[in-house]
Amino acid sequence: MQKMSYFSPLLFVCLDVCVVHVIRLAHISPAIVFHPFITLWGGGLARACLLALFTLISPGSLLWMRSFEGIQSLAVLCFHFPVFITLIWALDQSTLDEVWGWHSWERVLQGYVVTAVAWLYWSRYVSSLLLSCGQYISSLMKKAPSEKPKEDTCDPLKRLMGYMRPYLWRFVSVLTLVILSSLGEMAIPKYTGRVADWIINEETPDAFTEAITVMTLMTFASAVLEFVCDLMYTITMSCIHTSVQGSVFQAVLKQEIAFFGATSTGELVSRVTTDTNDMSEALSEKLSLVMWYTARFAFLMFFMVSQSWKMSLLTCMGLPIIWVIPKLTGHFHQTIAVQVQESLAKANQVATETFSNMKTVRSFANEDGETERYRERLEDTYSLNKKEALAYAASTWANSTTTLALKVCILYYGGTLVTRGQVSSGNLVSFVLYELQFASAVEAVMQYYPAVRKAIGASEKIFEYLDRNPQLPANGTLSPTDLQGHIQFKDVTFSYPGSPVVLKEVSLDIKPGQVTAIVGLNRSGKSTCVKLLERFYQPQAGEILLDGKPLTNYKDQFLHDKIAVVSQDCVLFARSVRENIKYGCEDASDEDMYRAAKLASAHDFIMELSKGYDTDAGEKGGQVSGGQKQRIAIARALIRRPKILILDNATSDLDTENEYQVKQALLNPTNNCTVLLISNRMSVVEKANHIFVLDNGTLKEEGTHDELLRKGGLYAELLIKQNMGFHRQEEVKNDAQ
Ligand SMILES: Nc1ncnc2c1ncn2[C@@H]1O[C@H](COP(=O)(O)OP(=O)(O)OP(=O)(O)O)[C@@H](O)[C@H]1O
Repeated sequence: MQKMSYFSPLLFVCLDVCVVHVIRLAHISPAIVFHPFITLWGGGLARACLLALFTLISPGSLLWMRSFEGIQSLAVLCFHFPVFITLIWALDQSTLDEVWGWHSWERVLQGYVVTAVAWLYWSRYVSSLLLSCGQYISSLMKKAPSEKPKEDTCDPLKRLMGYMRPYLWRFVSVLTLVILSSLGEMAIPKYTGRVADWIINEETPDAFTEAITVMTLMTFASAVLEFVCDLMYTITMSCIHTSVQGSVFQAVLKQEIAFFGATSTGELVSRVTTDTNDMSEALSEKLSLVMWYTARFAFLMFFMVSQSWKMSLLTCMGLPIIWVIPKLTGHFHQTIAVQVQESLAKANQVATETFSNMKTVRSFANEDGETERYRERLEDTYSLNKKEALAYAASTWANSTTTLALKVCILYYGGTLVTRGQVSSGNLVSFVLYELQFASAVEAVMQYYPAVRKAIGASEKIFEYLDRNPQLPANGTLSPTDLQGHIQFKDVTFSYPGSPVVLKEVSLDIKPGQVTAIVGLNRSGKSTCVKLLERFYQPQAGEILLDGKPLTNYKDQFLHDKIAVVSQDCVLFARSVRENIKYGCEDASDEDMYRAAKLASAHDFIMELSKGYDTDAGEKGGQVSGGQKQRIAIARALIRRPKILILDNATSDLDTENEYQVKQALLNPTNNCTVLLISNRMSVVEKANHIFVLDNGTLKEEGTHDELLRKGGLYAELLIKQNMGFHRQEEVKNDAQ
């Protein structure tokens, strides 16, 4: 089978020659008289079908021939003559020679050359232009029904277009302006040709004036249109950028808490800012250049063909050749440049090693030896430098020579056509001017188009977040007005993603309107209970009930309104104290704010700040002390009049006086609020109505302070340890005094 594949291209060519010969016989046969265009197109179609059939069913045909590129090349081979002849017919040129000669031996050979040149184009530009659609179609063709659908490569493009849709009319206007402005740019070559004709033929002076006037007006109009177009495009793209960036930010905020644990803040910020910026910059700049140069390319092509299709063909056939040669020499130059870098790095290594071990070098008196080693390395670099210089000169020379050679060929061929009277001198001048722009337009499109594709590809990363479904339970429906605040943990087992079990079948009954404390050694799982109550995570087993109903049945917003959590590592935003206290509760009145601040023992110190409640809390609350930050955070929790208040080590930064005041206010039974205290400080929890003691994720004991002390278990142990620690600290203090 493998061997067969080597013969397959040969068989393909043989079959093609036979098919073309049969078409030729049919064409010249007096028995079958068709219109030449029917033979042209019908023959092309029959040729394409037979060759495609052979390629697809022949077991030994090469993989490339069956690929999208292979099918494209086959289409070029079979249809370039019908398209080309129809085009020159549409341009009112004589088609007699072509219509009757396209199936001759020379033309068939020429067809293969054109296909090879076209393939060079495909592989550099057009294939990447159609890649998205091509891959989509070929994936559809290849895909077995049971296969998992592959990721749609057109998807980011479609998504981007979704964002562009609201600005559709602006894009239509931009495209129209691009087309009109590019058309205006064609004036200079066209009318320069006219002027040349006028000079040679010495026509009426009016023709000269007319040519100059039209050229000036069109060029000016083109410049104005370009200005308007650039302005409109850039503004539209920045609107789209803002909209995409806003959506990505919103999508990220909707993710579950575990997602933020698994993704670094740097990565998130980079997606929201850098990636979207890069994408929109590339799309604003590069896409606009691609549009401009594509429009120029199309007009230049049209005008070149209308001046002389033969010279246009020569240009198109020459361009890939002038790209391939500098690419090859450039590749050689690059390879040597890398070798030079490596050799320099080796020389540097010798220098670094010597300088950093100078004492050893000196003690062995090996300065000359090291100098010799360094020189040897530099010698290597020098000989590579010579090669690099040669490669660079060869690459530059090849570049300019091939470009020059193409121009000379065009001029020579154009001159021949002028002497034969097939092209006027003015047309030749125009053509040469068009050709100058054409090569750079094609080069620019090829250069910028991959950057646009890359930007579209990069947008996939951004859309990844937009498409990500947060791993959250569906939002519940309950939002009762008479919430009691009775919390029950029933055999709750939980582990963080990818971590060992943190809570093992924990059952807690937190009575409404009471103060309950959870204590335990560090890392025993206390804060995890709070995170589960906040629905940041879901337990793997067991359930959490609120007033007898599963926590998941409650509305998200309702829960976050009714359960307020103040933790030790509370964060203030770089906004005013007022905005921090009213955070998420912007409609609250100032009276509510003062009440909450007073309850949190924060009002007095806030009033003493330079601008009172309008003082900026600074980056992460950096303008206020740790204790003040905690009191503002407590006020922020109290402003929404929560039914359940959770203090997760929240008063640890307060001094004794403030802690006393805050506790008095928070633990006041008249608040009619369920209070859950998480703390390691026994002095804080001893007043609680009920205490749970956690040890390594399991509930060890529960009861009141006195009951637990009497029991003499872990709680009593913790209390003794803490008291001993306290006394030791006192002793150390006394000794120091
Ligand atoms: N986001 C997380 N991802 C993975 N593991 C975590 C996460 N948060 C906490 N843990 C782990 O869960 C265990 C219990 O932590 P938790 O914070 O609930 O204990 P704690 O009793 O509140 O401790 P402390 O008193 O020190 O705050 C610890 O081993 C901790 O490392």
